[in-house]
Formats: sequence, structure tokens, C-alpha cells
Amino acid sequence: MNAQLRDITQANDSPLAVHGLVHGYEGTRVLDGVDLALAPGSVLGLIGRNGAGKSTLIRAMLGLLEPQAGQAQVFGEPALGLSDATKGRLAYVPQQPEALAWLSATQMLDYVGRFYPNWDSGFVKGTLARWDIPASKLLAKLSPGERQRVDLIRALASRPDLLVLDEPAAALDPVARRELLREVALRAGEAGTTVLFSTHIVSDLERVASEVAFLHQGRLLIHCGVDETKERYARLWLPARLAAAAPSGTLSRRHHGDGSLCLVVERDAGGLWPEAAQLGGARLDALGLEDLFVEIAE
Ligand SMILES: Nc1ncnc2c1ncn2[C@@H]1O[C@H](COP(=O)(O)OP(=O)(O)OP(=O)(O)O)[C@@H](O)[C@H]1O
Repeated sequence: MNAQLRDITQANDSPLAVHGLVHGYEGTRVLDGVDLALAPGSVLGLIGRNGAGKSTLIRAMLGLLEPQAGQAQVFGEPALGLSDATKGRLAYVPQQPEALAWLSATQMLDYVGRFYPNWDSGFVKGTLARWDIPASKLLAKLSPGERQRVDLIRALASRPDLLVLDEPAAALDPVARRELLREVALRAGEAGTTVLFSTHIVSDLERVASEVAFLHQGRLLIHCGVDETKERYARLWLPARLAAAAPSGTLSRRHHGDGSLCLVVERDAGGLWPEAAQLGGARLDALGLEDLFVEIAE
């Protein structure tokens, strides 16, 4: 079953689901009817350009902002009125953690840990040392990357069933990024944690995500398995003499100066490419995830 179909059938028992989400700011619409449901145990990478609305979507999914229309649910509860039990199953790391900045990392983690029954203080101690974090310095005085890593430790130590990370690697160096991705993959594989993370870094997504969702111009244009994208989408080039045969409703369409056309096309429900791809002179090229992202977002 593909991911979009799962959105419909699994929305009810999904750890995190939204339906018909609409939101905007100052008269500009950012989300324009987004439907998304995460399958239990999946690792979903949410990609989109700067300002595409990823943080807005994440915040609305978790009930941190009230959308103008649509519903969000966390473990089947309305996101705007989560019970303490459900809050305890979820951990969220914002793009720029700012909370409790007047405490040191050790003080903050000791304090927050008291609210979680499954708090793993051994993991906290070990990871603070392994990630080389100055644990007695005030959080306000840490570098953005150190601050982000402390917040990741906070999120992981609560042993959540659902982990939501808004650009977790934004301030991390490549070594720290690898460590984080390894930890996320481990959690998903061993503990069955469901993970949603937003990123611009396609290689991070390929390394750890089982599914990808692509947010563009207020809508989710693609939501499918990471491995499935290569099978399902391709770039179709048509010379000028075939341009009139171009299929409509493609994911992207670029006109070249010589009259030729480049389109991102998708297999139909029967697994077939559009008819124009079979015409003599047409060319169909495989697309990696990064190329697919660039072709559509450009
Ligand atoms: N509180 C706000 N008031 C006004 N506009 C906002 C507010 N929050 C976000 N926006 C606008 O909404 C759009 C989407 O922002 P959002 O932060 O959700 O995007 P994003 O995909 O997470 O971006 P990035 O990848 O750069 O972090 C942007 O144009 C942003 O300027």
C-alpha cells in the first residue's frame, strides 16, 4: 500500500495525523489543505524550501498553534487538547530551543526528567559526555549547536513513542549530525518510535527516513516511501516537435529556449508512465531524491 493510501486508511490509529489543514499569516496562506498521517514506527522526512511552511505544519500538528481550518490528532486525541498521558508519549525539539535558558544543561535535564516516568538518566549522563557538552554552563551561553544537542538529549531521554524534530541538524556539524541520525535510526528500529523530522538536507533524509513528504506552495505534493520515489517519478524531456503531446497536471514543467520541455512525471495507478514518454524522440530519465526536489521546487 502506498503512503498516500495509508494516509486515508490509517489516519485513525496514526500517532500523528492532520486533515484539511489550512493556515496563514497576515492574509497570506501558508498551508492550503494538508492531509498527512504517519504510520506507527515510520520515520518521515518532511522537506520543502525555506518558508514552505514546515515549522507551521509541525506546530499545527502538535497543537502548538490553532490552524484556521482542519484537524490535527496525536495518538487519536485532538492536538489542541492533549491529555497529560499523551503529552508524556511525545517529544518535540523546535528549530531554535529557547526554554529554560537560565539553567545549565544538567539542571534543565534534572528538572524536566521529573515529569517523565520513563526518563533515562543513564542515557543523559552518557550522551552529555559522549557529545562533549559543557553541562554546567548556562544554556543561554551555549553555542546554537550545543543548545540544539542538549534539547535533542532532552527529547530522546524521555523515551518517547513519537519524536518530532524541526530541522534537528540545522546547527549541527557533520559529526554531530551523523550521531543524531544514528540515534534516530536506532530508536525507530529498536523501540519502534515514530519520528517526524523536517530538513533541507536530502542526504540526511535518505540516510534515515522510511518515507518522504514534500511540502510546496502550501500542499504536500509527494508523500511516499523513500525507495519508492525513484520508481514512481522521472524526468521526461520532450523535443519541441513533441511539446504539444506533453501530459497536463505534471509536478513541474520547464520550457527551454529551443521549444523543448522538461517535466516531472509520475506513473499512473496501473504503473504506466504518461503516453508521451513512449513517443520516438522523448527521453525519460531517473531522478534521485535531491534532483526531484530541485526540479519541483525551482
Ligand atoms: N508568526 C508569524 N507571523 C508572520 N508570518 C509568519 C509567522 N511564522 C511564519 N511566518 C511565515 O510563514 C511562512 C512559513 O514559515 P515556516 O517557518 O513555517 O516555514 P519553514 O518551511 O519552516 O521555513 P524554514 O525552512 O526557513 O525554517 C514564511 O513565509 C514565514 O515568513
